[in-house]
Amino acid sequence: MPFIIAIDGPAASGKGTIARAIAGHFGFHHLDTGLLYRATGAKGGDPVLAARSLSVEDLARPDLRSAEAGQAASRVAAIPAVRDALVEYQRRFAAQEPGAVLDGRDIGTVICPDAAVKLYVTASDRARAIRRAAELGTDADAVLEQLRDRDRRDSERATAPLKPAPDAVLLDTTGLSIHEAIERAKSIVAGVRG
Ligand SMILES: Nc1ncnc2c1ncn2[C@@H]1O[C@H](COP(=O)(O)OP(=O)(O)OP(=O)(O)O)[C@@H](O)[C@H]1O
Ligand SMILES: Nc1ccn([C@@H]2O[C@H](COP(=O)(O)O)[C@@H](O)[C@H]2O)c(=O)n1
Repeated sequence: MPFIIAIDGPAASGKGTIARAIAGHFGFHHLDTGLLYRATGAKGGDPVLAARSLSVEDLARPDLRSAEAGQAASRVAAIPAVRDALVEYQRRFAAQEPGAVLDGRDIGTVICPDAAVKLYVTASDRARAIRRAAELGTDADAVLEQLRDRDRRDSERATAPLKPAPDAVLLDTTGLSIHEAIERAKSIVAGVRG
């Protein structure tokens, strides 16, 4: 049976960084599920048709990490039929041996509710804005508003809102370096996997 690790949390909390490192350390597959929503939003046209017809090229677009792509992603992510169109792909990905790490917003609550380990990664709004601004080469105050706007939309939508699964372990990375955050996550996983 594959060992599934679900990592959820708000934008720029560090979940993708942790997910990649954990997957590399344990030899698991990794899926950044946010990319599916970013590619759907960026594709344009009918978002449901876009989600149903995502291609490898759509997922490799160079503009998917932009702030605009993040905002567009969170708008299409609120449409239930878009989410439905992406469920099967994510579950099939998670079923790969020897295991998989998926990061997103609803992995522990909807996509993989039986995951062996669930992490909910957070950080203060300001810490997240500073990190994302450094990544994009922009101003932290402008990024802060965008992050809050996106988190609000993600948390308040009716379908699969951003929230910790009841059995998720909370990991606040505010005062942690990348290395420290990864080490904490590794030790949580190792505590379950042995
Ligand atoms: N503990 C940390 N300390 C400082 N910087 C960090 C930390 N964790 C991650 N970062 C940096 O913050 C930025 C956001 O991290 P990451 O992409 O992992 O977040 P995310 O939660 O996956 O974001 P998103 O949901 O928007 O994809 C990256 O530039 C990353 O290198
Ligand atoms: N499981 C998920 C993953 C992402 N989303 C939506 O996509 C937006 C972009 O995600 P990033 O992780 O790349 O920042 C995000 O704001 C969500 O609206 C989702 O709904 N479910």
